Amino acid sequence: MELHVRYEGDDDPEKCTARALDRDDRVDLHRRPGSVPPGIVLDPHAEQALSPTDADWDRLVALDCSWETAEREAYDLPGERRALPFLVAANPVNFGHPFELTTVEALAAALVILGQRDQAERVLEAVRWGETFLELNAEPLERYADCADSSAVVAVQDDYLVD
Ligand SMILES: C[S@@+](CC[C@H](N)C(=O)[O-])C[C@H]1O[C@@H](n2cnc3c(N)ncnc32)[C@H](O)[C@@H]1O
Repeated sequence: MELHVRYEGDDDPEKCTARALDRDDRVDLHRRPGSVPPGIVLDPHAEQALSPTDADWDRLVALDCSWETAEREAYDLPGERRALPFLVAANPVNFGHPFELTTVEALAAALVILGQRDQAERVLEAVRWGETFLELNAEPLERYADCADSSAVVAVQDDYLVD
């Protein structure tokens, strides 16, 4: 799977996981929106949840920006927008928080759901807490990767959401 990141450059460069991925040559980093090719755009505002049926695409796109600027319009990139279902962050800044993942966590989660577990593990090697992300989310990731479609992913997600 090709991995692309639209890089806004408005977040702390010391903690930026997209830069860590770029340093290790694990993604194509795009500093201009016009150069991002069409793919599955990982967008937390998207109506539809990512599911294994999206595996027809051969390209994933994340937007690396600060959460303060991660508004709906910022994800206006070519391709199909998909939200990731309930998963928790393992990065030291947001450890244990649901839904707001770093770029490396989001790409790795998407790869597992799309059946590309080996590539997910390689991507997570870019950060020292990468293995922890897969351990923390082992059960939901396995269940999402087994789903027939997006509605099934949302039904599984409901098991993890408490009122
Ligand atoms: C807002 S940026 C924050 C990046 C952070 N500065 C870093 O160093 O990784 C994280 C990106 O990962 C993807 N992402 C994170 N959580 C997501 C979710 N729940 N659904 C879809 N995409 C998500 C999106 O592309 C989002 O823009």
